[in-house]
Amino acid sequence: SLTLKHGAHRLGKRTDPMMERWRNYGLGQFIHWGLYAIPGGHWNGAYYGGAAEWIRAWKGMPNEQYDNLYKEFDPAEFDPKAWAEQAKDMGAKYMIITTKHHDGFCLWPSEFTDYDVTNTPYGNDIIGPLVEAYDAVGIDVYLYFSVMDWNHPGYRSKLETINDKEAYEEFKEFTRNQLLELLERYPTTKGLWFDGTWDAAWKEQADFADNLATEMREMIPGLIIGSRFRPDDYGNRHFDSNGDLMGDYEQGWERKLPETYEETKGNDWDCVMTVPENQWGYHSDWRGHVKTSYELIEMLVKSVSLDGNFVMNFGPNGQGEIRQEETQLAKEIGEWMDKNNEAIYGCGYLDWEKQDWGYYTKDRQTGKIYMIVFNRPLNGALKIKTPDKVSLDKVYSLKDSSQSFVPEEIHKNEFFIHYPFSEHIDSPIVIVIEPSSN
Ligand SMILES: C#C[C@@H]1N[C@@H](C)[C@@H](O)[C@H]1O
Repeated sequence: SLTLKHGAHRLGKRTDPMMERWRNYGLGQFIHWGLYAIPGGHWNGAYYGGAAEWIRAWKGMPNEQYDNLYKEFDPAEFDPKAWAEQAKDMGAKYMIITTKHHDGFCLWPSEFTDYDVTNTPYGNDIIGPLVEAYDAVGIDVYLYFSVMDWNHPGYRSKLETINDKEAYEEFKEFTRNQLLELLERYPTTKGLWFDGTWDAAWKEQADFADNLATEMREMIPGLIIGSRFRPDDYGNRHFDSNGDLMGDYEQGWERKLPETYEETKGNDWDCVMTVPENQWGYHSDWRGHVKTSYELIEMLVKSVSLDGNFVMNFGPNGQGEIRQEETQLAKEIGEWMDKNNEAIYGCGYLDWEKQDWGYYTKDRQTGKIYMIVFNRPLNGALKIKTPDKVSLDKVYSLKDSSQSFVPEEIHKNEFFIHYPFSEHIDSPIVIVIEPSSN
């Protein structure tokens, strides 16, 4: 393997308490909020179908008009406590908030730029009240930060001239200053979710990024940083040039999920997911398929079954309101989580053969196994294949532990659970297995 100065600094999973806590979250909430919520995918009467938070980049959207939107930012309905309550009721254990997206607008009062909330009609810090409100309900806060910054004069996508290099040095210092400022201002933050690190210029900054990561980890011991921050000596991100994960968990699953445990390479990972096909920031006119709570619950369960966390995105509007569709989804997901979160929190991958009816999760502490059933077989027989010498001692319904099942052994290590499905079941059911190895 290659000798790397700035490759992975640790092989395998982090085993400290902060990372254990992260690993056991199961469900998170992403919040994309910023100036892009004001146009909400439209400009001068024109509809823009691309991602709403990228509207500044779309053809026909004059940059200087976008860059003046800060003069209109005055979210009268912003209510961080209400957001936190809603997330709590949904069952989210952590929240990731966009402190600064690619447009460079800062939702906190930054000492290092005027392009921030203090210079808007609203005038106040957004991040601080959110951190406080979410901490108060016991939801951990993580800070999204885009390295790519379309507003900063020193930003470059690639370094070609001496001028580029000089300007980019200023940009690097600005980036470091802002990151240290965020950790200074919000010391209860548990980690950073980096984005906008794909440009060639940044891929040349292995040494700078490595040192900055070290500095941030010294500021907040146990800080959790994903794989999307650092490039290695050869400009590779997520996995270094030896194929080893850089950072504390893999951030490659954006709007997609792994199919198998092998695809996760045994790493920690998160899946961040939009409700429409591809809208993170607020778009007033969602078109195409909008995911149902059933679909989102299945993605959550699939993520946990493969040792990942599932982070559902919310895009509040320009007034600071959570839109009705997201409120309804949060309610429906919360109703399922209220009854079934035992199969999610603190659970992860079980190495039993996957079956068509759905997913297994396993509680990392108790060893209890959960069958989360999405596809009921017409004959009501749920197949289970166990490893050798594992028996199914106790099998019962999570919603009513007095409803127990006697597995029918159909082959060695192969069983049927005959479930009395009735026609009215419309949400995933959970069966608990307390195995014993004999
Ligand atoms: C592309 C891209 C960005 N990465 C997602 C997490 C959103 O922030 C989107 O704008």
